[in-house]
Amino acid sequence: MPLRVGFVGSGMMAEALAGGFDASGVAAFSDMCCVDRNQPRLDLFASWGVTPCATATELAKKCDVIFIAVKPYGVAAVLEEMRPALSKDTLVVSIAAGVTIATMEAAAGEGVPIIRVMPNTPCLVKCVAAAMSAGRYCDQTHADTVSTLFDAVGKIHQVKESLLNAVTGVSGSGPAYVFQVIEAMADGGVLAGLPRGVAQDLAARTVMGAAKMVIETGKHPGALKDGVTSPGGTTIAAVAELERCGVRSAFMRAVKAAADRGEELSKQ
Ligand SMILES: NC(=O)C1=CN([C@@H]2O[C@H](COP(=O)(O)OP(=O)(O)OC[C@H]3O[C@@H](n4cnc5c(N)ncnc54)[C@H](O)[C@@H]3O)[C@@H](O)[C@H]2O)C=CC1
Ligand SMILES: O=C(O)[C@@H]1CCC=N1
Repeated sequence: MPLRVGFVGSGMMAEALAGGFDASGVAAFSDMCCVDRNQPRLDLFASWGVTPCATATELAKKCDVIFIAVKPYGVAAVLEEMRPALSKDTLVVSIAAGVTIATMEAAAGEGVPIIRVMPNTPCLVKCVAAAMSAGRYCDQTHADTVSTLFDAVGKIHQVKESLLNAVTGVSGSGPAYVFQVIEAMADGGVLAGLPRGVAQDLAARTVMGAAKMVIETGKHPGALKDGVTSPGGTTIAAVAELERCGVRSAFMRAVKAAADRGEELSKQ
């Protein structure tokens, strides 16, 4: 029996999840349902073969796993609306930044298994970096279901719920920082005379290749950096400039700012 996956909220992150799951074969568009307030989003999902539902309650009745993919401030209201259709047999997976499992369990009702996941948009290209934490009504089967979905499109870590805002700071929001880096490196290439398309492709492939080296060699990023840095060469000239601009401090502060914002959302 194929896994029936539903999306309440069919925005950017739901698109990345649905697209990645279908491309990996772990769940097919034809076994997915979606709900959204915005008709063009439903039309887009329907064009891939995802079944649109009129209400979240209707979707809950049709699906084994229900992703809550609305903005954080809308999560509790959606769960309250769906409450009559939720039970111990409906696995709810929230991807909302900051919204605690306790808040969601209170809205969904007693006994409803809820898992909080922080994914990221590279799920679309089967390269997700995610983390999860399970609620009190979950058993190993629920955790395994979510792990199976996400490990098919990248990697999911299990963490304490209190660490999920830190995860948001590193990987949930992280693609935006890296897109900025790629854009800036491409701009630098254009400044040095390269055509835009060549500069952008080189920058993006450099980020991808460096990331693969960290993951596949298991070496410390500092050691890999040393391997590029010839004495008196070009790289150390660039690295010294990045240090002068405080690049490492800027990234650490950026990650902490996103994590702090997640904490603020948890208190709202
Ligand atoms: N965009 C990202 O990179 C990531 C987003 N998230 C989380 O995913 C969630 C969704 O974010 P995005 O996809 O970026 O937002 P989005 O704005 O693209 O999508 C949200 C969708 O929900 C719909 N919606 C709002 N209220 C609704 C309701 N009551 N019933 C049905 N549909 C409703 C909206 O029309 C919209 O299409 C957020 O909670 C965010 O924290 C988590 C990780 C990464
Ligand atoms: O910006 C946000 O709030 C969401 C959560 C992580 C990525 N995007």
